[in-house]
Amino acid sequence: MDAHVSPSRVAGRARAPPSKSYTHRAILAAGYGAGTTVTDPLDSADPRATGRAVEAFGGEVAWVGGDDADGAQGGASAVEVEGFAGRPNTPDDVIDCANSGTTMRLVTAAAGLTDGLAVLTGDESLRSRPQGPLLDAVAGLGGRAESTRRNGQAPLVVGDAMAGGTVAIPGDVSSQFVTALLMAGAVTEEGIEIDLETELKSAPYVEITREVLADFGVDTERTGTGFRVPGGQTYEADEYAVPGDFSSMSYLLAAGAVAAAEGEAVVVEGARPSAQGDSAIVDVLDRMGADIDWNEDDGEITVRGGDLSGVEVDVGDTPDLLPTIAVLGAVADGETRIVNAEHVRYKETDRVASMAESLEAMGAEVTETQDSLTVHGGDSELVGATVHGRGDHRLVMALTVAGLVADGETTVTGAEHVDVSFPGFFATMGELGADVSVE
Ligand SMILES: O=C(O)C1=C[C@@H](OP(=O)(O)O)[C@@H](O)[C@H](O)C1
Ligand SMILES: C=C(OP(=O)(O)O)C(=O)O
Repeated sequence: MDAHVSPSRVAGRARAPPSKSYTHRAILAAGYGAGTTVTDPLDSADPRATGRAVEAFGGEVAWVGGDDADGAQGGASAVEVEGFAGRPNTPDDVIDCANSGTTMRLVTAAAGLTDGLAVLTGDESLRSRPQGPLLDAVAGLGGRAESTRRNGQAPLVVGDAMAGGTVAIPGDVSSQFVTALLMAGAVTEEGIEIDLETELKSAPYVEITREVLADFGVDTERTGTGFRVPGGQTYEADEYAVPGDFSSMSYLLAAGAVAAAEGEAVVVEGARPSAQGDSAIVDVLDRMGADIDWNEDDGEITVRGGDLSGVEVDVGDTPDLLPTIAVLGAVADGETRIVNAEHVRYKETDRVASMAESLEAMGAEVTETQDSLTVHGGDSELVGATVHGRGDHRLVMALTVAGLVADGETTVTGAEHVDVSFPGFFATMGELGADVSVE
């Protein structure tokens, strides 16, 4: 499916979808527990994959309410989870994590608790992402964890009831390894202590985990060298409400900053403060010179256009913002340097290289190093082109925003992949006035 975007102006109110990160954690935490209703979940492909994994471990997961009362994907207003109460069963079948790195990492550690063995796989993108340090950790904690191809990538075979203990892992590949071990560690006998061998990237995501676990009554601690979770704990919450997703909001806010109609604004609702590092998009836009205001009490962010100028942004904590910031940099005057970005290469695609290639195709000048992307904005207008979404939801959404201000039509391929994190993205953009059609 392609998205065709023509130059257009946007204005009006929009609500960002619920947080993908919180939804994954809430569904799995509910699975580790006995029973929880997760309200206002993100009903999209990735959290659905986590829900299927909870079922594979013996839980029951029902997506209810919303437009599809029959439970089909899209628009559920709650997920009712009956958990496996701290003891995941050995699955009857392979667990397909689809395109979701969060699912694969969090489920790998859960699978490490089963008495038998679980087999985890995913789509081609997911089967190319790094899992090695987490496999080593599960094995070091007394479980069995192997890559079938012995290349540190899925398919994975994991199980043999890990007992817990102390483990050292690198922090600069994926914070999801830490999240996975904290969530599983709470129900091990011994608990798990994680010593980070290298600096932790994407650190706010571990704080999201700790916040969700605390809401389920599970204690975690920071230590001098990492994190610790005591064993023998019980997950418990009757109800859990998911907040709005700041990574998804970033596209709506960027659209407002580059293409708000004269004298009008884009107002994004559902923006209550939480542990999400990606709320840094508000500060980035402010530093670039956008007219932006966040009313934290009302959970509303208002953005009007402005003359944007290039800034330096460290995405060590906020990898998912890179595509959005790269597009903003292509529109801004001067240089936008996105630094500390090596881990952004380990996502659904190598997003540093993919964004460099796509923005170049649209006429921008970019310079790439292993851990940075510099966009030399301003000198030339963006021009419409056919750019490839590469099966990556964030590329599709960021490039659609670029298309709003490019000269001529922009075609973004693979538009259907927005279903991973923001199924209503194109409808929302259309409601804001974007001239975009999907076919
Ligand atoms: O734990 C999470 O919910 C996530 C952590 C981040 O990944 P890494 O920790 O692999 O950087 C982020 O990029 C991903 O979209 C979601
Ligand atoms: C990288 C992402 O997610 P995951 O790691 O869960 O695939 C993302 O949503 O940008």
